[in-house]
Amino acid sequence: MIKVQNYADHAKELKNAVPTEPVLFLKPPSAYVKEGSPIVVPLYTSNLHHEVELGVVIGKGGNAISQTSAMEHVAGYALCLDMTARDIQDECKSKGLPWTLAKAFNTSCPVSDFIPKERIPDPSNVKLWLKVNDQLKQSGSTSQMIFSIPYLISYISDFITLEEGDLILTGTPKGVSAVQEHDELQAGIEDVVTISFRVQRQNQ
Ligand SMILES: O=C(O)/C=C/C(=O)CC(=O)C(=O)O
Ligand SMILES: [Mg+2]
Repeated sequence: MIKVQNYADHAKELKNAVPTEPVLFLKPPSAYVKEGSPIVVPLYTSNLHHEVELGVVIGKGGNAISQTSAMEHVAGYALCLDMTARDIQDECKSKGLPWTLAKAFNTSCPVSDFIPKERIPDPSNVKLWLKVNDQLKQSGSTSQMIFSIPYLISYISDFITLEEGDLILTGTPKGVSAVQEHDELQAGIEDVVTISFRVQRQNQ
């Protein structure tokens, strides 16, 4: 699973410069969690943030994929949460260390069921939202993305060979905030899918 930073309003709320190239990082398969299982907050963080994102599921692998052929490599989509231990990420950034513990821990990537490509005819213009305990926190559109989906697929495949089943999370709009134990997270792609997850603290 490959991740990028892709919305100027989110870069601004974290006081980061707007990226001129995608920032890439990885999550392992053990990061996935499906509805019915909780998001488990690692013991080492006290500032776990939600980030709602459109996920792109690769159907046909390849490397050095052109932007013009990129959408032929897409099988469909998923609604995803990029759970981020912001305190750990800030610490890693200040020390010049990778973001693995901030981004790639168990259950750091809640996902919806697979959404076939035909259900989202224009992925460059879909509305994403996220609520915590019924309070709206994030509301944005993929039309705000800095880098388009074809650009991301082409860019990533120049460095990392994409394989069938890979999931590319395409970045989050503004509104990220901390979650607490027992919170109920609900998120959606307008008119397509909703997901909900409960937050649980890791046992000592
Ligand atoms: O650079 C930072 O402080 C934070 C970057 C991110 O967490 C990137 C994302 O995951 C995103 O923009 O969705
Ligand atoms: Mg993210």
